Amino acid sequence: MTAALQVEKLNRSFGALAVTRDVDLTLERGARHALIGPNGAGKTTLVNLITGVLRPQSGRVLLNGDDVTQTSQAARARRGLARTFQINQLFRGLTVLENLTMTIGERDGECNNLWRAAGAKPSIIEEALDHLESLRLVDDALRLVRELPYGRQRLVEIAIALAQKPRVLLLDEPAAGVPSSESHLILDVVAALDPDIAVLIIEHDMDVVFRFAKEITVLVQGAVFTHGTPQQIMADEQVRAVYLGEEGHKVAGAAHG
Ligand SMILES: Nc1ncnc2c1ncn2[C@@H]1O[C@H](COP(=O)(O)OP(=O)(O)OP(=O)(O)O)[C@@H](O)[C@H]1O
Repeated sequence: MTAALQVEKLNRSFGALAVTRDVDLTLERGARHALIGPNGAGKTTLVNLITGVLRPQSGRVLLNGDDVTQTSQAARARRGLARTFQINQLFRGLTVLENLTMTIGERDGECNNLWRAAGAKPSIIEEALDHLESLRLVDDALRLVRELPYGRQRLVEIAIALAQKPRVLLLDEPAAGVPSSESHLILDVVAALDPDIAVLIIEHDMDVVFRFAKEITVLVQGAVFTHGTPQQIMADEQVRAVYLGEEGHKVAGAAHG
């Protein structure tokens, strides 16, 4: 089976600092994969390399078997790659519905007059409402994004990513900054994502990771430290050491596996 996303021997440095080192990562269709690692391990850089924000010095990124390493972010989005960001990127002065109709219009190459929901085609508004309904956001459709509680803003972001009809979805700390009273909303949505979509989640909260992921890749100092099932990762003394900070510096420098 062709992988939904394949990362092969990816390398990226900033000056003398090697931030991504020979990283391999494969997401099959429907994968539930978590990327974890200490602060500064290179998780966001890896996501930026996958989405095309950054170019690697060497290595390849393949979407559904096609090499997209040299293509733009937009081209990768058209091939089914969507992401959410650590800090939300919504149009806060527009309504939730307008944010969605703009995304769908852009996806379908119908940007004219879709700036406001009022100018959107009925079919686009209908689809936008369907997405909002599936995330239980319909009641907020006509509210300005900036008026929503932060947790619901993060949900709108996920709705926008899903409106792109992705095959591969990258979730960069979807619950970061969300008060615990609201975080269950996000976790429920993440747990209920379409089983055909391959999902890579970057998350610091280990409860979320162990609840969601079927596979975990641990990144340390830019390199894959280990990879395995949640049970394997949980039982791995060296991973525990990295997280508990016990001799983490030694472990981080050691070759593993
Ligand atoms: N544009 C850049 N120029 C120089 N150094 C950078 C750049 N982007 C990231 N770095 C460095 O690369 C390393 C990895 O950063 P990155 O943000 O990818 O880590 P991370 O694992 O996502 O961290 P966190 O969990 O704190 O978000 C850090 O040392 C960071 O300072």
